[in-house]
Amino acid sequence: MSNDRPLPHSETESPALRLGRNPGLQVRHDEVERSLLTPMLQHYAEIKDAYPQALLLYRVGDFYETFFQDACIVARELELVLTGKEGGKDIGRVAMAGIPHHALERYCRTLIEKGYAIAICDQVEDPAQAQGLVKREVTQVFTPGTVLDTELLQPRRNNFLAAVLLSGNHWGLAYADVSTGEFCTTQGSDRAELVAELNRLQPAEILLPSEAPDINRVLRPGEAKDQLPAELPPQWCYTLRSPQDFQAAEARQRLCQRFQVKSLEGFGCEHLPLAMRAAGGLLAYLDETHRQQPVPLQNLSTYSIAQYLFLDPQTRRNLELTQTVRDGSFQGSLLWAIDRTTTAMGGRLLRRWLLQPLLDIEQITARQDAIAELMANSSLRQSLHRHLQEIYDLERLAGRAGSGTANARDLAALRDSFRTLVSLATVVTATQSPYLQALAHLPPVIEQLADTLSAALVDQPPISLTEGGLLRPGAYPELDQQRQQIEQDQQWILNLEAQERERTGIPTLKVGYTKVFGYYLSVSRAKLNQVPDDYIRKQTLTNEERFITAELKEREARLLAAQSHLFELEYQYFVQLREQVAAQASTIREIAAAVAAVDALLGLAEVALYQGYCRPQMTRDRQLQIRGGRHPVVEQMLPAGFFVPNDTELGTSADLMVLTGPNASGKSCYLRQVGLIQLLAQMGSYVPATSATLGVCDRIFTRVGAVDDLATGQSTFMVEMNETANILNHAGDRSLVLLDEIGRGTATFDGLAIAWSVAEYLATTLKSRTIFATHYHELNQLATLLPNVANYQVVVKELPDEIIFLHQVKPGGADRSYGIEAGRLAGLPPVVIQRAREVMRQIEKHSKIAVGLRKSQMNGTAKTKTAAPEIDQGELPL
Ligand SMILES: Nc1ncnc2c1ncn2[C@@H]1O[C@H](COP(=O)(O)OP(=O)(O)OP(=O)(O)O)[C@@H](O)[C@H]1O
Repeated sequence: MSNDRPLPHSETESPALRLGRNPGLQVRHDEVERSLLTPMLQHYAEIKDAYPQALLLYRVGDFYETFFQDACIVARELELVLTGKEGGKDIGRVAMAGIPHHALERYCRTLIEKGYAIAICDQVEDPAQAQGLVKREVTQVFTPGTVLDTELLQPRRNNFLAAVLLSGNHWGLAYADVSTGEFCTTQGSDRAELVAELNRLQPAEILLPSEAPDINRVLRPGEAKDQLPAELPPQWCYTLRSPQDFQAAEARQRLCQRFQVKSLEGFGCEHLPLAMRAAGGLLAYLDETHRQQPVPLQNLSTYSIAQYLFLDPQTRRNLELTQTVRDGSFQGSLLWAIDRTTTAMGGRLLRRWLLQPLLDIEQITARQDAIAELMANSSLRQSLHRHLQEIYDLERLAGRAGSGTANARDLAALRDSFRTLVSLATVVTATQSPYLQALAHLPPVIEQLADTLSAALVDQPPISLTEGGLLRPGAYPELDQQRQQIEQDQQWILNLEAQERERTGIPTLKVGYTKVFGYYLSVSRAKLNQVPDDYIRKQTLTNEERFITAELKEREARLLAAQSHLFELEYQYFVQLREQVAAQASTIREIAAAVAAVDALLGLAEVALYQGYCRPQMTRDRQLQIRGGRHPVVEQMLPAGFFVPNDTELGTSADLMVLTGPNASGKSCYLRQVGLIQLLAQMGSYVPATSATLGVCDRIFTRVGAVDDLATGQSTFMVEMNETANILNHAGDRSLVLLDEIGRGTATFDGLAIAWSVAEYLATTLKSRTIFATHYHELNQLATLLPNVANYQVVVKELPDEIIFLHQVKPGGADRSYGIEAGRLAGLPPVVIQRAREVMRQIEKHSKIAVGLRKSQMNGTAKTKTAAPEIDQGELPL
C-alpha cells in the first residue's frame, strides 16, 4: 500500500506559512510561523532544528510520531498511513505518521538500511506526574554507520563507518565498527584501489569532508551524486563533514588525546598524513554522535592494502564471494558454501578472511596447520563445537559494556561465556597450533570476572534495569537488609487479611492491590454493615467496596519507598559491575578475536572433511597446478558425484590457456573454479581438489559476463572494455587473470581482433597466468604462434540428435560452439533454427575469415607474433 498521497490542499495551505511555496507541497517544519503552532509541535520543530539531518521520532503516548516533512518520508518508506494533525491556530493540519513504540526497532532497522539517520526523542518524565507538556529529550541518534544496538545490527556482518579523504589521486581511508571497536586506517595513491577497498568493507556510511553548505547532511544511496567525487560509487550512504575535522593538526591531536599517547608512531600512521587525517575525521564524528559516552574503540591499527591479495570490485562480484550475481542472494555464494561457523564473531571473521586473502605463505601455512590439526582430531572438534555454542558475541557485548548500554542480560551472557571459556581452555591445552593455544592461556581477569558476575547476578535477569530483580540475594549486605525490611512489610500485609477477617467477622474480606490505588481491603456489598469505623472508603465497584486504613497506608508508603530505594541501589551496584566489565573491554576483545579465529578454522576444517578438500601446497613461484579441481559452490548445488572434476596447469609451460567449447559446456564454471581455488588457498583454507600446488598471486582479475551499467550510463561493450583496460593496466606476472568471452559485445570481427590482441598482450607482455574462455575458435591459432599459450576445450559427446555435456576439460581446441543446438534446446521456433542452419552454411562457405583460417591452418605452425589470421569482413552472399 502506498501512502505517499499528499494531504488535501486545504489541509496544508495556510496563511500562516512564512515562506511562499508551491501549492500542494507538504509544509515543512521550517516554513510555518512557530508562534502559531501548538506547544508540542513548537517543541518538535525546535528539536528538529537541532537535528536537521535526522528523521525525528517523537514519543507521544504509545507512539513515536513524526510530523511535517519527516512524516511524509516515514509514511513513504515504511508504508504507513500518512495522517494529519491540527497544527495550531491558523495553521491547519500538518502531516503526521507514527509507529507503535514496541515496533521501534524493526522500523528503525528499515530506515537505517535505507540510509536515514534517526533521532529518538523520548519522554524523560512520567506523563502522570508532568505539569503541562511532558518533558522530552533526544536520547539516541542513530546513523547508518554508528548504531550500537544489537537489534539494529546484523550478527554476522560488520557495520562499518568509513571516512575518506582525497588529495589528487592520493587518498586516505579510515574505518571503524563501533559495535566491535575495530578501528583501522590506511592510505594509497590509486583511486581505483580506494574503491576496491570500500567495496570490500561495504561501509554503512562514509564520511566525506566537503565545502558544501549543508554539512552533516546524509546523502542516501544514489542521492545527490553530483556532490560526490566522480570515482566514489553513489550506491553508498555518505555524510558530508566539515573539512576542519580532517585537518592534520586537529586530527592528530584528537587521536593522541583519545588514545592517551604523545605520538602516533606506535599506531604506524605518524608519517602517513592522509591515513591519520581520515582517522581523526572519523573520530570527530563519533565524538559528536556519542556525546554522552565515548564509543570504546580498540587501538588504531594502520595497514597497507599491499599486504593482501588484491581483488577489484568486479572480481569480487564475478566470483560471487558473498552474494550471487544473478539476484544478490547469499545462498549460492562462496561464503554460503564454506561458512560452518558457530558464533557470530566467527562468521564475521570468516567473511573478512574471504574478502582479504593473504600473500604471506607463513600466515597461510599457520591457518592450514590449525585446520590440519582440527581435521585429525574429531573429539577436539566436537568439544570445541559444543563450547562455541555457549559463547555469545563477546566483541559486541564488550562494546555495549564499554559504552554503558549493556543491560543485565548482556552481563549474564558475558558471565556464561566467560565460564565456558574457562572450561574451553582445558580442552585446548594439549594442542599445537598457535591459533588453538591462544585459548589455552586465558588472562586471569576473565576467570575473576566470571566469578564476580556469577556471585552478583541472578541466573536469568530481567531486561529492565530499574525494577529490581537483577542481583543475587546474599551478594550485597546492604541490599539484603533492604529486602528484609520489605519482606517484613509484605508479610504484615499478607497477615492483614486473616487478621481483619477475624476482627470484622467478614470471611470474604480480601486484601488486594492495583497500580493506581495501591493496597486496599475489599468488602462485598452484603457485608458493608460490618465494616469497622476506622476503615476509610477508597473506591466503589458494582459488587464491592474498597477501603484502606491509616496503618495500611503507612505500611504501604514505607514498602513502596523501600522498594524504590532497593531498585535504585540495585541499579547502582549493577552499574558498578558493568564498569568493572567495561574496564576489561580490550582484554575481552582480544579473547573474542581468538575465539572467532578458532571458530572460523573449525568451520573450514569441517568443510574440508565433509567436502573432501585437500591441503594446497603454497609456493613462491608461478606454478598453478590443480588435480581434480571442483567448483566449491556448484558441486554443493548438484547431487553428490555429479560434478566432474578437472585439472589445471598454468605458469610452468603455458601461461595462457585458450578455453573453447560449446555453449553451456562448463567454461565459465571452470574459469571461476580456478579463481575460487586460488582464493580459498590464499585465505588459508583447504581447497576442492585432490591435490594442488599454487604459487601465491598478488591479484586475481576476472572479466565475466556482460552487464549494462545503466547507473553510470555505460553500454555493455564499454563496461567490458573498461574492465579489460583495467586488467591490462594492472595485471603482472604474479596475477591470475580469468577472461570469459572478451569482445563479444561488438561486431564479430572487431570483437575477434580485440580478443586476439588482448590475449597476445597477456601472454607476451604481461605473462599473467590467464584462462581465456572464448567462442572465437580462431584464437586457437595463438598456441601455434606463441610458446606459452595452450589450447584446452570442454568436450561434449555428439549424438545424431543431441549433444551430451561431459564437462571435461581436455587439451586441444574446439571447432564448433553448437550455439544453434543451444538455441534449439532453449526453445527457439523450429523455423528460426532451420533458417539459422542455412545462414551458418553460407557463412562457412563464403566468409573470407573462414577461408583465411582454413588457409593458415594448412600452412603449418610458424611461432611468430605477426601471423594473425587474415581477418577481413567479406560480403555474405545470403
Ligand atoms: N564440471 C562440471 N560438472 C558438472 N556440471 C557442470 C560442470 N561445469 C559446468 N557444469 C554445469 O553446466 C552448466 C553450464 O556451465 P557454464 O555456464 O560454465 O557453461 P559455459 O560453457 O560457460 O556456457 P556459455 O558458453 O554458454 O556461457 C552449469 O550451470 C553447471 O551446472
